Amino acid sequence: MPINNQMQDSKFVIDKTNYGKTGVKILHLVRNGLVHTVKEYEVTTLLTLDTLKDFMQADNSDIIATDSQKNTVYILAKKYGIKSPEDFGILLSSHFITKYAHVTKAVVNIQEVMWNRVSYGDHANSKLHNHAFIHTPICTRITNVVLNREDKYPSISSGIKDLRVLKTTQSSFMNFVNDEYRSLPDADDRIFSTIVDCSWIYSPNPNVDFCKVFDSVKNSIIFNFAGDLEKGIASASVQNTIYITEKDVLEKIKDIKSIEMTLPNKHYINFNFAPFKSIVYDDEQTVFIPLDKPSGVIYAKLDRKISKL
Ligand SMILES: O=c1[nH]c(=O)c2[nH]c(=O)[nH]c2[nH]1
Repeated sequence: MPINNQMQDSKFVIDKTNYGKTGVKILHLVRNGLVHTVKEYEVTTLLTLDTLKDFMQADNSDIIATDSQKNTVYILAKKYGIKSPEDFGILLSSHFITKYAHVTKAVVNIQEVMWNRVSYGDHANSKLHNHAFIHTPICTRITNVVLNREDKYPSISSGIKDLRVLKTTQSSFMNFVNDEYRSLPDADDRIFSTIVDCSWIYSPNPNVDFCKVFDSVKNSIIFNFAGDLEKGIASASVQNTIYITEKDVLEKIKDIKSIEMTLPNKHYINFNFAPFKSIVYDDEQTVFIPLDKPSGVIYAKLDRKISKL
């Protein structure tokens, strides 16, 4: 809906506006005795105001400068600390709505820089470092918090991206359309590799443990891809793996109302040793060419059915 019609031009209509600061990088350190904890985020704040006088009449009197929005990120982190990207997004968006009566909408977008504690020793006996971290992220954590003035709760969506996985068996793709355009043979055992991009929308609930949900979704994605440590889990297609994963997440996590995933199918092509028969014996496929482009790309969004009762 266009905002504030009386101010609009007769020929054109401003449909939407927002403005803010992007790329606000912050590291927050908690010293709990000798054990330190860090949270590093890159934050974007975006505000929408109740008039268009800033855009249309060059009247800046209502503008909360993007520089002040940037300062707010640091000031609120200092005053209240940082628990999770979602909690910090809620804190910032409610601050903008409650402090400024003319802000109608506040959006906060956060991407986390994933620091892991340095550890020594083998897997079972590893010891965690008190204050040194290593940047070995397996994925990127993101969130988007939107608070409209008239809403009781913010709309929160969160996600995992850049989670790159590969398995060497327990993946097939068979019985697809067989016509004059097809050249791909049925594969009953292939390499499956993808870079998971997943996001989910929370049901309104002020008491969500966002870090627990994030870990749980991440584990579900990894388990439905990889399966049991020894036996694995069969994938009949990327499509089916997406559906099974999304269903598992909605079954396990009541606070999520819908989830979507985009999985590129990163192809690994068998190297053709046929021309080298005289020097290479190839009865088992062990050498592949990782294909950068093109890749398949498969998407599905799963919602809860709204009960009609
Ligand atoms: O899991 C798959 N789904 C497809 O739709 C598809 N298409 C293709 O060429 N390979 C695959 N694999």
